Amino acid sequence: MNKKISIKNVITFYAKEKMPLYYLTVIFSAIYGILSVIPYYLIWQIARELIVNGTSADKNKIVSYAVYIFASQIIGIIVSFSGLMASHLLAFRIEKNIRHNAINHLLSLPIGYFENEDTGRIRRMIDDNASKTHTFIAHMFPDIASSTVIPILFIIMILSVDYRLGLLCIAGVIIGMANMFSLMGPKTKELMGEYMQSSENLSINGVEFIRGIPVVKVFNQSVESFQRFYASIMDYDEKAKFFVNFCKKPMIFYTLSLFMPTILLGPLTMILIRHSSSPLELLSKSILYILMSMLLHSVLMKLATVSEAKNMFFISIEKLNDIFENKQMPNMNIEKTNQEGISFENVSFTYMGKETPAINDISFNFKKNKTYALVGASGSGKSTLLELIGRFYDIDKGSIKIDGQDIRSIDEDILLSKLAIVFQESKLLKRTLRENITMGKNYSDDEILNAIKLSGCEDILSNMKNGLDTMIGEQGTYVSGGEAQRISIARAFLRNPDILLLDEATAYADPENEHKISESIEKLKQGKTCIMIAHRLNSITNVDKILIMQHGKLIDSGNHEELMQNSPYYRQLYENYSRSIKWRVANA
Ligand SMILES: Nc1ncnc2c1ncn2[C@@H]1O[C@H](COP(=O)(O)OP(=O)(O)OP(=O)(O)O)[C@@H](O)[C@H]1O
Repeated sequence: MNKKISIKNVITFYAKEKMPLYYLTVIFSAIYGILSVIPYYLIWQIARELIVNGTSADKNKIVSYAVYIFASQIIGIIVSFSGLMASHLLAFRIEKNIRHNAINHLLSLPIGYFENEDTGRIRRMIDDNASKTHTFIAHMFPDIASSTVIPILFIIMILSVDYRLGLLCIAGVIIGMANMFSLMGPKTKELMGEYMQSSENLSINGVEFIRGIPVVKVFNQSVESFQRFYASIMDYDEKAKFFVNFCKKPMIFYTLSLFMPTILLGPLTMILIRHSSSPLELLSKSILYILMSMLLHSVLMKLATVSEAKNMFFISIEKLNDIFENKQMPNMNIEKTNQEGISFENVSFTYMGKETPAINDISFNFKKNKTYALVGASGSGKSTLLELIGRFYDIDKGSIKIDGQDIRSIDEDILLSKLAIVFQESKLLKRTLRENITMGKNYSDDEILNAIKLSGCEDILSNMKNGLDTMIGEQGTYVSGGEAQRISIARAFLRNPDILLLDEATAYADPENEHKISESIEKLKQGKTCIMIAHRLNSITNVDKILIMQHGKLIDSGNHEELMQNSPYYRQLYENYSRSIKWRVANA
């Protein structure tokens, strides 16, 4: 949504098909506004009849006024209900579409976006702002129309009945409105934005703190030790106080100016009665003005609340717009070449906000159905290289091709179906074992059980109370890091892709799991192009080629024997690794 934010633009963007509900809400609310002024006029007419004519007052007239009052109230209730019904239907559709559009947009973003973003924050941002938008459209938006109509009618009425009493009431309105406008400026919006942000931070850091309570307890620390949470409490305290102080004076003057006409109407009537030719008529008018100024007071108070809610609504929409500003990666039309395997041609990539490239001018051809190992110090770019093959990020220079086709010209679903990635930390969903293996795709039980067998997950399955349909993470169904990795290997067996990307596949595994993982990976690799990151150098001595990375560059490649002979860096790495193994065995 790149147009200026207004209620109408928001509705056009999120629920264009429900635009008639927007107009219905405005019409019903405006009619309700008119209907809510009518009884005051009729009460004045009754009071006038009684005060001016005393005992000879026309009883029929009074009864018919009372009937009109009753009728206007009943119609008012029906109209108000209809307006609220329209606004609620509109609000529900907008809320649904906000969530729907946001999720669809998130799904179209590069995977790398989720590595750099706090997913809890994104979820909260969508949830909070969608429900704030709902609350505003459903409950506050109808009040805007009604509380705009009432002051207009009121001004017309007070100036036409008695301009002297009318001017006093208008003076109160003008002073009140001037104070309210001072609260509607950009400064208020800025402060409210800061206040809302600090409230959001407090909530996010609160969740983080609760998650970290075991650590806080184990180390016998206080809330203050959780610096971020503590800082966010203090920041919230400061922002809330500042915002309240900023609004304090205008709000006090606003409230006083609204009460002022009601208080001063009595004395002014007394003064005017002395010089009036029809004092009883003036007295009845004074009653009308007292009633009207009380009504206006509540309407203007509502308008102040609505304008604050409108500011919050605009801030919520701006925050939602931030999500939509993250661009999906374009699909390019790049011609295919006659190449096989995965080829890197002068590939460079720098993470956003970083100065040094994570991948620096790498050219290499990973041949089809061969196994490669990436070796290098921490931070040398191994994981990034794997992620670039899955197009988690778009490269800055060069090209990456799979079987001659640039990955930027391959549809995302097709690209991901060619790959299986086993991450360092294999994340499982709080779903059944079956869903964690199939990941929403349709496979028969036989196919799933075969994948479980090939990945050595039979023991995991046999420990599950409800077999494949056991919920992971519930009722004591705990899955260890190594088991989670084995389940993610079962996923890979089931999908049987052409390319296997393994990132530290055994990093979290105990010796038993490690053995099982190594065995199943050996099977899984067959007939696939496999690129793996391994710190355990003894497990890669038989791979087809080892690539040595340093500071994002590919500095050497060859098989184990070649590198032992020709690469002092690799020889050193290998010797250090062998020594560390011996040291570990000796100390075991
Ligand atoms: N999401 C990210 N945002 C910004 N910089 C990143 C991100 N991921 C990695 N980097 C940086 O890119 C460089 C390469 O990191 P990468 O994780 O690819 O190295 P690695 O060789 O896989 O390291 P390790 O063996 O520790 O996993 C490092 O300087 C790292 O700080």
